[in-house]
Amino acid sequence: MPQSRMGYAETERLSNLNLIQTKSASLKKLMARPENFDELVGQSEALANVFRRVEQVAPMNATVLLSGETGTGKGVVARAIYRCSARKEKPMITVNCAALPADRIERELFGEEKAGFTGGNPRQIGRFELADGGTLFVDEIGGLPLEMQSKLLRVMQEGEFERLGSTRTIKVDVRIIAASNRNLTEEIRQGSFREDLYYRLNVFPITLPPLRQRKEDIPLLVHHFLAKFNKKIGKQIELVSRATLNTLREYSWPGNVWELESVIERAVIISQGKTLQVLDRFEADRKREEAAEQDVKALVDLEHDYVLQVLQNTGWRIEGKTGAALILGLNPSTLRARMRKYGITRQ
Ligand SMILES: Nc1ncnc2c1ncn2[C@@H]1O[C@H](COP(=O)(O)OP(=O)(O)OP(=O)(O)O)[C@@H](O)[C@H]1O
Repeated sequence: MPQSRMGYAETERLSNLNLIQTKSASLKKLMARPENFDELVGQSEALANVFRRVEQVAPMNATVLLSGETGTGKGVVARAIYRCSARKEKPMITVNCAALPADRIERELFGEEKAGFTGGNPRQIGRFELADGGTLFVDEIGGLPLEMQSKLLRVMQEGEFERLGSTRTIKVDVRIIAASNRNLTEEIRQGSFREDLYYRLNVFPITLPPLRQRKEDIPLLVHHFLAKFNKKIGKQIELVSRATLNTLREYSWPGNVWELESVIERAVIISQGKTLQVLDRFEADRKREEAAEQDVKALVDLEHDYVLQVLQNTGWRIEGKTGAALILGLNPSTLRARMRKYGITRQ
């Protein structure tokens, strides 16, 4: 049996005991994986695919494009790729394009030389030079201004650039790992991302699945963060009730692993004794989500009733000037589709 399947069965068995023993040796064994993947916790098939992709590409010098919603682990995967690569003895330098103001990005990436500068250091070394021989992790690449995109494309194609304020060409050998939580193809359509750069970056894409699509990873992640925050905060919480686990599984985690991590951190802070207590704010978020689902349901019911009423008022006429479609502001074909969706048939 593959290890990932074995892992899932074991976690289920443990959770069936109602309480997860967070110090359980078997759980610890389940979390064992190649040393370089230490930071990446999970046993779902979706994550196993990510591990496979990482193992395939890491030893190559190929550019990697990581995509996925915020908090899905793009930074963690970038580090795993770096640690499994032939460049692991050289530095991995990170630049977050969304965190830097547009006018500073160029200086940060390519460095600067100030002509005639007298005080202080006239030269700033950019991150491309710092990463020479190693790896540059370009996070939130969608935030890179268009003119910087052209400059990045040139370094990727020719391995050269000039520092700001200088005409001297500098050659570098840098492996690029880029990440984006924006849909870059949509950005291309809107004219804010260069198509040629996208194709250069998209040599080996890896997509990180959102947590709501791999809820089977939640128990292991809870265990992982519990251990982390027990150590950090100096607590000894060892048990997670099945009810708490179910609560955590039911939520949709829009902030993905980031959000789970901070929920567990807050829970560790407030919990007394040995059992983890999930806190009020998380409950509030979850209840808001449930309420929103109910609102959507209520809206659907309202629309059903309204469509039915208009159809009855128009004597079930759909098309034409006195037809229901015109009154409802819909195309007749859309109205027919809605009727099918709501199961409305002529009475
Ligand atoms: N599979 C995982 N196992 C353990 N921890 C994880 C995993 N995925 C993410 N994390 C943790 O969740 C947090 C968010 O991860 P990370 O910063 O890599 O996400 P991201 O996709 O780069 O987010 P953003 O797009 O917001 O930068 C980090 O603290 C990271 O350690």
